[in-house]
Amino acid sequence: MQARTPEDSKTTLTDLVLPSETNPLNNLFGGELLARMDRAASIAARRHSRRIVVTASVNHVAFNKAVPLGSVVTVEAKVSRAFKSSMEIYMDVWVEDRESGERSKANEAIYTFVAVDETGTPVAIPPLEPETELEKKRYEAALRRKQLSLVLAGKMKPSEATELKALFVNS
Ligand SMILES: CC(=O)SCCNC(=O)CCNC(=O)[C@H](O)C(C)(C)COP(=O)(O)OP(=O)(O)OC[C@H]1O[C@@H](n2cnc3c(N)ncnc32)[C@H](O)[C@@H]1OP(=O)(O)O
Repeated sequence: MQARTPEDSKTTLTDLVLPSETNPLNNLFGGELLARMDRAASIAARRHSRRIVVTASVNHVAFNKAVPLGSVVTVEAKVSRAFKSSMEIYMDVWVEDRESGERSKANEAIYTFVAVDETGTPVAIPPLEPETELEKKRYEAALRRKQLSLVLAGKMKPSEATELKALFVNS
């Protein structure tokens, strides 16, 4: 299968924060942002694999900065590493200042998607070739994050998580 780059899967979703999507402090409701990120990640995973994709895991999300009502929010998603049937999707979330138009980073998130056939069985996907320094850094760390996710899900024994162990032994 021919390799694809993170840029091939790049997906950008820009939308407003409406009153129905806010919490009592008039900031974007966390679940709404999770849903927007799930949609962006799902499109990125589909662009990479060109298959049906399902969310397997939300690996990391941190709400570092509140996003006020009326903000313009952009979610940028790219596949950061492809394994056999699973893909890590790395997302950067930006908020645009109304007056200056400048974008500031509000959040980062990492989701795992799996490509499946019509019966829901995992299928092989093309490899990923990172190009930029940031893409290479995210690619390198993705195996460690996959192992952590599998250990937390009870799908891998900690003793088999070689990359995770190396992190502690070598630091
Ligand atoms: C409640 C909701 O709304 S869920 C949201 C929508 N998502 C869904 O409906 C998905 C439901 N889940 C599923 O269909 C299945 O669990 C699947 C397809 C995700 C995985 O199926 P499994 O039978 O576990 O398949 P299998 O063990 O072969 O794993 C497939 C791949 O997923 C990876 N994987 C499975 N679980 C995880 C996890 N928690 N974290 C990271 N990777 C995972 C495996 O490592 C494997 O990767 P690889 O092929 O690249 O090496």
